[in-house]
Amino acid sequence: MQRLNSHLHSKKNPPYAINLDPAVLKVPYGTHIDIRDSIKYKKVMENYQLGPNGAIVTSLNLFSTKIDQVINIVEKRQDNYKYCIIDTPGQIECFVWSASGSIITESFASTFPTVIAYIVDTPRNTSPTTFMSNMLYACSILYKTKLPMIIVFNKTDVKKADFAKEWMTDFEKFQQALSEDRELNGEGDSMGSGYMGSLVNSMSLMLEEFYSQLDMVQCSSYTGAGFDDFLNAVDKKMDEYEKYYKVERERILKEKAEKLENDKERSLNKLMNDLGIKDKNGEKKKSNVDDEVEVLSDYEEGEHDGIILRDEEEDYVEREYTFPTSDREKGEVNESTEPDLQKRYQDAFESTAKPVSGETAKNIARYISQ
Ligand SMILES: Nc1nc2c(ncn2[C@@H]2O[C@H](COP(=O)(O)OP(=O)(O)OP(=O)(O)O)[C@@H](O)[C@H]2O)c(=O)[nH]1
Repeated sequence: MQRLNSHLHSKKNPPYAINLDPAVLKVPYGTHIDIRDSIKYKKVMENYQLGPNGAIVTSLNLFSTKIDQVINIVEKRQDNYKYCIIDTPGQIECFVWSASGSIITESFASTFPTVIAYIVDTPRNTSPTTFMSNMLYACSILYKTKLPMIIVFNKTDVKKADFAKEWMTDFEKFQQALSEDRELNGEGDSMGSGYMGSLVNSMSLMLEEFYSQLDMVQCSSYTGAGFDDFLNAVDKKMDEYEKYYKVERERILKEKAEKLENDKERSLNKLMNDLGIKDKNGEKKKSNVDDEVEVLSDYEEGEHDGIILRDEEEDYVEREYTFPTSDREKGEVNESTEPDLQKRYQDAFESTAKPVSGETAKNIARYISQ
C-alpha cells in the first residue's frame, strides 16, 4: 500500500486511500479514511472480551454499519481521484469470510468498478504445495466476491516469480514440480498415487479455469519494480468489470431480488392461509406452497438451546489479550455496563438500510434480513 501510494503520487495521480485494518499500529502513508479513527480495536477487545480475530471481525461489523456514509464520501470525491486503494486486515479470513467483509466489498462493488489484488509473498511460495494452497485461497475469494482479481507476486527483489507464471500456464510443469517436491520429501514419485496426487489431478481443471480469469503481475514493494504493470492490469480489469462483471453482478442481484420477492410472497400466503384470512373475493387465501415445513432456524432444541455455556470448572486465566476491569470478575461480564452488542448491530444495520445509492442499501438490507 505504501509503495502503491507513493508510486501513484510520483505519477501525479495520487489515490484516495482507505485503511480497513483496525489492528495495525502504524499506517506509513496518508489515508483519507481510517477505520482506527472511529473504532478503537483495543477497546473492542476490552468491552466485548474478545481475542484478536474476534475483535477485528467486531470492529469490521461496527464499521460496516456506517458503510453508506463511507460510500457517500468516496462518491463525492470520485471526480478528483482515479483510484481508491483499500487495505484490508492482514488476517484476510476475518474480512473475506465475515458478513461485514461481504457488506463492505458488496457496497463498493455495486457503486464503483472494484478490483481485488491478491498479494502473494513470492519467496514463501516456491514450494508447489504452498503455492497450490495459496492459489486455492485466491480462487475461493474470486468465487466468493465475483470480482475481477489480479494475483500480485510481491518481493521479486528476493525471488522472481517466473516459476509461478510457468506453473499457472503449463500445468504439466506444475505437476512435475510437485512430483519433484514429493521426491525431495521422500513421499514417493508417482503423481497418480497418494492423496496429494489425486487431489492435484482432480483440481487441475478447476485451477486452469481459475487461472484463465486472472491477471498475474510481478512486483517489488521494496524497489518499486513492476508497479506500472500492476496499474496496467488494474486498468484492464476495470474495463473487464464494466464489460462483463457488472452485467453478471446485476443479473445475479436481480435473480436474488426476484427469489426474495417470491419467498416473501410464499411466506405471506402461507401465513394468511394458516390464519384463515380470506382474500378480497371472500375466498380463503390459497397457499401456493407445498406442505413442506418452513424451518425458522437450524437450532436444535437441546440442553442449552444452542448456547454453549462456559465451563464452570475452568480456572480463570488472565491471557495476554484480555483486559480485566473492575466490572469483570472471572471473565463474567457485568450486564448493566456491557452494551448490548446485538441491539447495537441491529440499530446500526437498520440505519444502513436507508436509501444510499440505489441498489447498495437494499442489498445490504436484504443481506442482513437473510
Ligand atoms: N524484500 C522485500 N520485503 C518486502 C516487500 N514488501 C514487503 N516487504 C516486507 O514484508 C513485511 C510485511 O510487509 P507488510 O507491508 O507489513 O505486509 P502486509 O501484507 O501489509 O501485512 P498484514 O496486512 O499486516 O498481514 C515487512 O517486513 C516488509 O518490509 C518487498 O517487495 N521486498
